[in-house]
Amino acid sequence: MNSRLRSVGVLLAGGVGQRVGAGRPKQLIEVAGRTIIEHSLAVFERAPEIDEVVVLMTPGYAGRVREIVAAGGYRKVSKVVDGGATRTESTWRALQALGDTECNVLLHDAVRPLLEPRIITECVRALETHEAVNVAIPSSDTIFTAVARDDGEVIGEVLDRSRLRRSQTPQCFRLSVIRRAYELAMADPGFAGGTDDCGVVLRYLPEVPIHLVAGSERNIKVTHPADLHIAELLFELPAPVPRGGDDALAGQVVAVVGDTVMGGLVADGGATGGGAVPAKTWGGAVVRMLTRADGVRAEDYDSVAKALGDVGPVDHVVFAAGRGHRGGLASARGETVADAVAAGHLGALNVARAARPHVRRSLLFQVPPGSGALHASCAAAVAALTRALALEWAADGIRVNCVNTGASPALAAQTSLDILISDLSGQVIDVRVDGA
Ligand SMILES: Nc1ccn([C@@H]2O[C@H](COP(=O)(O)OP(=O)(O)OP(=O)(O)O)[C@@H](O)[C@H]2O)c(=O)n1
Ligand SMILES: C[C@](O)(CO)[C@H](O)COP(=O)(O)O
Repeated sequence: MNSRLRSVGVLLAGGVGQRVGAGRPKQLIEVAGRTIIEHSLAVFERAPEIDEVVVLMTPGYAGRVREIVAAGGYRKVSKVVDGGATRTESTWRALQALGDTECNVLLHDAVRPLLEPRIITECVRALETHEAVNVAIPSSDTIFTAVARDDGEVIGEVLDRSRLRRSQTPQCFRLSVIRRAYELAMADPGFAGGTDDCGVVLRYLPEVPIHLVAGSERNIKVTHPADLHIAELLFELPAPVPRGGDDALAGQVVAVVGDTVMGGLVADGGATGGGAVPAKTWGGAVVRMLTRADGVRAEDYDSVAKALGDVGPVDHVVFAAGRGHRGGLASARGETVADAVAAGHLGALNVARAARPHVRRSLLFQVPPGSGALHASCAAAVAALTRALALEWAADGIRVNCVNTGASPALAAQTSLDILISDLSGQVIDVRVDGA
C-alpha cells in the first residue's frame, strides 16, 4: 500500500457539551491555560505525520475557532466547517469537505485534549498496512450487561474482560473506506447513527478489519463536569519521555546557564573552561557553559543577555543556575531566602527573557534537589513559569520544559537530554530514577 499518502487530522468539535452544561461548547472551556480545542489543535499541529487539519465546529462558533487558529499560528488548519446535529453528521460533513484525493483520515474527538503524539505516530504507521485503525485500552473494571426489571436493574451477563476494550480516538481510515461506509449508512433508512465511526465501518464494511493501536489512560474524553478537573490534573502529570540515544543532539548547540546542576556532567564531557566544548554526554551537541566563573549570574539579567548574545543562535538553552535549599523557612536567614528567590525564580525569568531572541528549539529549566517550603515555593514558581511560557512560545515552535533533578548529575543529564530531543512542551518532569 502507498505509505506516502497525506494524513488529515479531523477535529470533531461540533457538539454543544450538554453533559458538562457550561452554557457554551465544552471544547471552548479553558483547561491548563488554554481552551480544550486548542490543546487538541496543538497536538495535531506538532505531529510530523499530519499534513492538514480540518475542524468541524458547533454552528455559530466557527469564528471563535478561526481566532484561536490565527492567534496560535496553527498553519496546518485548512478548513473550519460547521458540524452537524450529531457526531455522525459531523463526520459525514467532514468527509464531504475532504475532496476526492485518497488520503489517511484521523477522526479525533476535539474534547480529548491529552492525546499523546505517540498515538498519532502509531496510527499513521498502522495505516500503511491497514485501511482502518482504532485506538483502544483494556478495561480495568468488570463489565456486565444490565437487565431491566419492575423493581430496578439486575445483572444479566458478566462479560469476559480479557476480550473487552474501551474505544478512544483518533479513529483512522483510508478516506475511500470511511466514505464508502458512510455512503452506505446514509443510504440505509435503518441507520440511526451511532456513537463512533468504527461502528459504521464494522456494520457496513464488515470485510474491512479494524486494526487496534494501544491508547492511553491519559487520553480521556471530557464528558462530565468532573472531567474538567481530571484533565487539569492530568496536564500536570509528566508525559512519558522517550529515551534519547548517545548522538541525539549531534549537530546542535546547547547553551547552559549556570553549573549548579550540570557542572559535573560537562566536566565528564571534557570541558575546558567556558568555550565551546564537545560534550559526549550531551548527545554529541556542542555545549556552551555560561557560568558564574565567567561573570554570568542568572539573577543579573544584563550578564545573561550579553553572554547569550555573544553565543548567538542556539538550539536549546538550559537553565542550570538554581540553588537547592533545605530546611525550614522560619529559621532561614534573610540572605538565604533572597538567594533562593534570586538564583531560582528570578534567574529562571531572566534566562527565559534573555534566551528568547536566540533559542530555536527549546528551553529547559533544571530545578536542583532541595526540600522545605523555601525550595518548594521556588520550584513551584519555575513549574508555573514552564507551563505558561510553553503556551506563549508554542506558536513559534519553541518548547519549554522543566526537570526536577535528583542527586545524580548523570541521571539529570540523561533525563534532560531525553526532554531536549522529545516533542514535549509545558511538562514538569522528575528525573528518571531507574536510569532506563
Ligand atoms: N454534533 C456533534 C456532536 C459531537 N461532536 C463531537 O464529538 C466529540 C465527542 O462527543 P461528546 O463528548 O458527546 O460531545 P458533545 O456532543 O458536545 O457532548 P454532549 O453529548 O454532552 O452534548 C466531541 O468532540 C464533540 O464536539 C461533533 O463533532 N458533532
Ligand atoms: C468516539 C468515542 O469517543 C469513542 O469512545 C465515543 O463513542 C464518543 O461518544 P459520545 O457519546 O459522542 O461522547
